[in-house]
Amino acid sequence: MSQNIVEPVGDQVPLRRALVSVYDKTGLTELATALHAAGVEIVSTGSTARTIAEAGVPVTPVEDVTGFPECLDGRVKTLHPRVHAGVLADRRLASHREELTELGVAPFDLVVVNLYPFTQTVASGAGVDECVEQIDIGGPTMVRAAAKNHPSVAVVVDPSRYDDVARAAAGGGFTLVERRALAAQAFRHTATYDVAVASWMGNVLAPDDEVDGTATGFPGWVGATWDRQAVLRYGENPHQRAALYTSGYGEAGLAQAEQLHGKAMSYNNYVDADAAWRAAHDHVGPAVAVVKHNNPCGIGTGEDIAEAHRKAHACDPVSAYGGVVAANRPVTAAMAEQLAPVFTEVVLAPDFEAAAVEILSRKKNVRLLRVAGASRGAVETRPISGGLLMQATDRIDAPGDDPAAWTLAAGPAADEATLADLEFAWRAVRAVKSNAVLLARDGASVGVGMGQVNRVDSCRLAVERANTLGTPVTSDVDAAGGAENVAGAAAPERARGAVAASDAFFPFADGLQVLVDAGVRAVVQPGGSIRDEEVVAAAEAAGVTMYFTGTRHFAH
Ligand SMILES: NC(=O)c1ncn([C@@H]2O[C@H](COP(=O)(O)O)[C@@H](O)[C@H]2O)c1NC=O
Repeated sequence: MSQNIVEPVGDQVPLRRALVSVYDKTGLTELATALHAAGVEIVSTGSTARTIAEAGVPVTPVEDVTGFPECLDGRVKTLHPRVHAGVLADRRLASHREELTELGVAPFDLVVVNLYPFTQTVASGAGVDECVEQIDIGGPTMVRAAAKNHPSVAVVVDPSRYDDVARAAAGGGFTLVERRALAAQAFRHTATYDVAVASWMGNVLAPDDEVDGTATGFPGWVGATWDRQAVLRYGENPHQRAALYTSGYGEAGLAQAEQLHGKAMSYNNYVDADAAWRAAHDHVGPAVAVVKHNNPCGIGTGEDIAEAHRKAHACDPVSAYGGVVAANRPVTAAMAEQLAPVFTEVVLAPDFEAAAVEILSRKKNVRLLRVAGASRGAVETRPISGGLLMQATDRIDAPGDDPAAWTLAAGPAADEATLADLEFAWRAVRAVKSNAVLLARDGASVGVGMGQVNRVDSCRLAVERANTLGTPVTSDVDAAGGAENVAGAAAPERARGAVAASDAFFPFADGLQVLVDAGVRAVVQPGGSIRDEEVVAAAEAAGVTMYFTGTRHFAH
């Protein structure tokens, strides 16, 4: 820009003329009344003008400005140079001011617009034509024009800002700083709107996910917008800054949790809480998962949530110290009594009995979260250097997740109770970072071998932890001053007689042999190794039952 621009910072632009065009009429009459009282002339479209007039406030129909009727069922109302010259003239420039005078166009100081409800129309299941009709054209055009021209114009897209408008109208106008903030908000608004339209077009109207003639479910373009919910104290480590964002789409989940008690959530709290939440919801009946460092140190199911917690905690009370505990049922007073003595970072559940909140709140730091939903969306993403990986969300609903579809590969068929334990182990092992091996009995994990770079080490770890870590659930770990105080106490040989699940096939018989030697009596695994025969032979030789699921649940 070559011409001289005088832009005093903090400069207010008095509000003399406003362009108001809103689909959502919330607060409109109050706004119009306040603008009129402050001496602001109001120009308005169709039903916005009618609403204002019905409230007894003077309003100029936009047709009187354009000299052109609204037409094509409202597709053209404000798309006119007499409107847009008035919005876009940079009044810091003498040339623009002179041009407006020559053209006989009066400038606007304020633009108040909200857009057709495109997203809501799509969500209502409306047909294509109705959705297309709800793509606002004139609104975003005004919003973008006014936002671009924020040195001269204030733009408001959210009825919650009308009180600010009323104050500004009566007080000499918005400052430059305020107009900049309003402009940023306005561009966010239209960007979010356009992402919704573009996503719908690419997914529904003109799907472009085909590769070599096959629909992939992955459109050629993916857009997302995120709103900051909270700035966190720090990230995974204290030298990393961190924040929580939400998208506004999809069902509410952990990110929208209601915190009932305790310190602010940290980055690692969120990571572990998310893992625990998913693990607890992989089971149909009452279930509890205790998570540390993104891995379960115990998962338990039971007749009620207190029993599920008791069993989850008993798997590895040492590691449960400082853990995150997720329950897939409301936390009862009984569960709270058990949990209260254990130093716990976060407890999350669909709800809490009032007595449970009272009991757990005696510790001032423990975070209690009421979480509304457990839906995870259709895809999972992971950033990599220079890009983003996207995959269909792993769910525990594949054909191979149903024991009725399993193949008996070795040993005698499992009785009902053993099969139930195998199903529990299979559902639980997918919460464990790969290579994952999980030992279980009576609907609870008793030994978890997580995150090893070969499967035989995961088997060794699962067995070793099963045979060394079990202690009574009511140990007052917190009061005892730390995990070390209970390590090694009362260690039953829990691998003997347990069942095992492996998240992926055994590439060799060695891992299975570790389990067999420890007394594991039944195993479930995907199968599919080129050495399945060797693995099956080892199970047969030991009289160990082995099922193949045909489905794998890696979690890297
Ligand atoms: N086409 C246009 O010129 C146009 N100008 C404004 N609108 C929208 O019309 C709505 C307001 O219309 P009404 O005042 O008739 O209720 C607003 O949501 C505004 O974004 C338009 N409609 C859609 O594109």
